[in-house]
Amino acid sequence: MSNRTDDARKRAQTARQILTVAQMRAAEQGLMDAGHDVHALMQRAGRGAGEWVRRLAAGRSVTVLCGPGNNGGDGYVIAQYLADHDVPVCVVAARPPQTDAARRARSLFAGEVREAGAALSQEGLPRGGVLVDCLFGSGLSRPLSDDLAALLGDLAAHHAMRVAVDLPSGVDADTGALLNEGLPEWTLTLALGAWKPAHFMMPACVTMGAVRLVDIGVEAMPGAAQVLARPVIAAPAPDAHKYRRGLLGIVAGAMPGATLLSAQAALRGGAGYVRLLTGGEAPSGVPAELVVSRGALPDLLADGRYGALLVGPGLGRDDAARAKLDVALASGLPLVIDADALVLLQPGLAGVNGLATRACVLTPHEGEMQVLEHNFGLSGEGDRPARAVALARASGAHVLLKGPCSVIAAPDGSVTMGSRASSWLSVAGSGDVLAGTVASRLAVTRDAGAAAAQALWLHSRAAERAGSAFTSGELAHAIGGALAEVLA
Ligand SMILES: NC(=O)C1=CN([C@@H]2O[C@H](COP(=O)(O)OP(=O)(O)OC[C@H]3O[C@@H](n4cnc5c(N)ncnc54)[C@H](OP(=O)(O)O)[C@@H]3O)[C@@H](O)[C@H]2O)[C@H](O)CC1
Ligand SMILES: [K+]
Repeated sequence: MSNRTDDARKRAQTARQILTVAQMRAAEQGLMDAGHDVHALMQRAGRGAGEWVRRLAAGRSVTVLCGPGNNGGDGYVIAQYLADHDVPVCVVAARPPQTDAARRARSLFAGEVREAGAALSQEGLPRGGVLVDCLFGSGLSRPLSDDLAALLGDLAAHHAMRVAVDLPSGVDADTGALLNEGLPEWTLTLALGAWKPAHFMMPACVTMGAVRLVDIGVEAMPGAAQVLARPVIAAPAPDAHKYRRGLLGIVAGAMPGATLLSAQAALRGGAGYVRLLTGGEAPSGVPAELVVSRGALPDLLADGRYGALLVGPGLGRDDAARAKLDVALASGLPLVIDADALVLLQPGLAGVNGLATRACVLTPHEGEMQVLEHNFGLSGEGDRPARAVALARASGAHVLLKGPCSVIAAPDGSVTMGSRASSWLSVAGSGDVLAGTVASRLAVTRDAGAAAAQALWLHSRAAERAGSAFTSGELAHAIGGALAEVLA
């Protein structure tokens, strides 16, 4: 029983790993060393993908476009699987197979193959229900030539649904770059064996439609990035009280709107008690549930019961803001640093060296990220996961790099990638809601990695629950419902 549970946990973990082309090759080698051969892996991958296509086709005809490599080989296996299940299928061979495994897969396909090229007229190109793209996968090394791009575009335009196998042809697996202009949009993309970075990176990920993983038994690779998991959040303990549940302090600044928005989210993110820490008058519009503590920040923080602090939303960038950031850094408390505070953060500030010894999350968007990279003397080179890792290593904090595909990097170099989030999140105040949610989870968990991951998921789910054209206030209100979905 426990072995079975262990196995299930292991498979769930490997189902979340994201492998670069080099890591995928190493994983494939691992399977070879364990006695599998490419033919067997291709059969497994092709049949798994074929089952998805069979269901999607629901009796309609299928065209499989096959390229020269093993992605093309998968295509012949898919075609044979469909034929075996009485689905009308035709293969278009864009190039003859070039690998042993692909040649063997083709030889085992008993159905019709039309060779692309001058002899195949426009009229000879099949039209039908579902196009399956097995032109290129992770082995794509350059843009598609004009003839291949035209063939792919023509077939895509003449099929109602389009399935990309492993990756859409024309997509760079490691970076998510589109190597050609005008590439088709896909209904479904089936990742084979493991996710690739492109499945979670712009601009490729928005062309892929729904994405699903086909398991072929790839083992866990050390150091692999992980897909953001749906969290499991425990309800408060039976004997919990507001302080034990988590007291969060939110440092108020010059612009109360952003601070209050982050507080609205924090109140719904699980913390037992949220206090607005202000040196002056309470801003207008403070909800009754938000306790306002007035006084000098060092005095207010002398209360030893804080679980976490949030500094940044609405803070401003003047000397008063700088002084508050200094106090927050000096407090040694678990910390979320967002917005203006990110721009003020400098490696030379007292307390910055201590970020590695406490739970701390930085939540920059792209513009703030560039300022941080400049301030921390980082090159800013590489893709977003690599840049987030560089900042996490340099600062000692977890970095939640926001965007359509957000990335979380830990100071130890580990990376978690979020799935594409609702484009309605591009609304003013959305970042304040995220920061408040991270801070709330940090006050509860005191764990920067867990808080960032839970909050990113909750924020994305809250957007789905809020629907379309929501305000950031409505988004903050939806955090509670998202949390209720993932209670243990
Ligand atoms: N990794 C696994 O465990 C499994 C992977 N499977 C599938 O295999 C592909 C990767 O297969 P691979 O053969 O490495 O790559 P591709 O099929 O994508 O194609 C590579 C060949 O295409 C040539 N190439 C690359 N770019 C172009 C281009 N723009 N135009 C023309 N030709 C191109 C390349 O030649 P080079 O000139 O670059 O040397 C190769 O000949 C993976 O995506 C999965 O679908 C298995 O089936 C299961 C196990
Ligand atoms: K493909």
